[in-house]
Amino acid sequence: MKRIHVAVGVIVNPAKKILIAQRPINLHQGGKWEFPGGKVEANESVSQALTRELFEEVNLVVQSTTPLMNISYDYPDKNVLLDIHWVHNFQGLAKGREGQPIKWVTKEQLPNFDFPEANSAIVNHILNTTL
Ligand SMILES: Nc1nc2c([nH]c(=O)n2[C@H]2C[C@H](O)[C@@H](COP(=O)(O)OP(=O)(O)OP(=O)(O)O)O2)c(=O)[nH]1
Ligand SMILES: [Mg+2]
Repeated sequence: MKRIHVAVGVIVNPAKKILIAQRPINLHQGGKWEFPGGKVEANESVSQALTRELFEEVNLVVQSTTPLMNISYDYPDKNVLLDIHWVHNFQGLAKGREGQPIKWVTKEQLPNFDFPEANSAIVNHILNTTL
């Protein structure tokens, strides 16, 4: 199966809260919470994809990012490569531009949300990081 390359942002605000969004029910892994992001398109760098997706999905203008981790994960119906980056520097007010619910949560709250299986390693990494 083809592997989908996905740019993902763990967005941290000055209050050390992290932005999560709920995936629309009709999409792959629908209804689960996620870190905003989406597919890297042809002729686009990961950083360009991340900047584009975070504006399209949650209205934020990314100023800089740093790598967090990469996760290759095989779902029964889809293989993904998640290319995950910290986003501490951004402008704008977060809103779900595609009508999706969004929330700013503390890292300690993350385990209370239902994320896709591939996200366990990301959540563990965040829990072990001083924000
Ligand atoms: N954005 C995001 N995607 C994730 C996470 N965890 C995880 O397994 N995924 C998977 C779900 C999807 O199969 C894939 C992301 O693709 P997507 O459907 O959001 O892509 P996209 O935003 O470009 O959407 P579209 O153009 O297809 O509508 O990665 C996560 O934390 N954030
Ligand atoms: Mg997306």
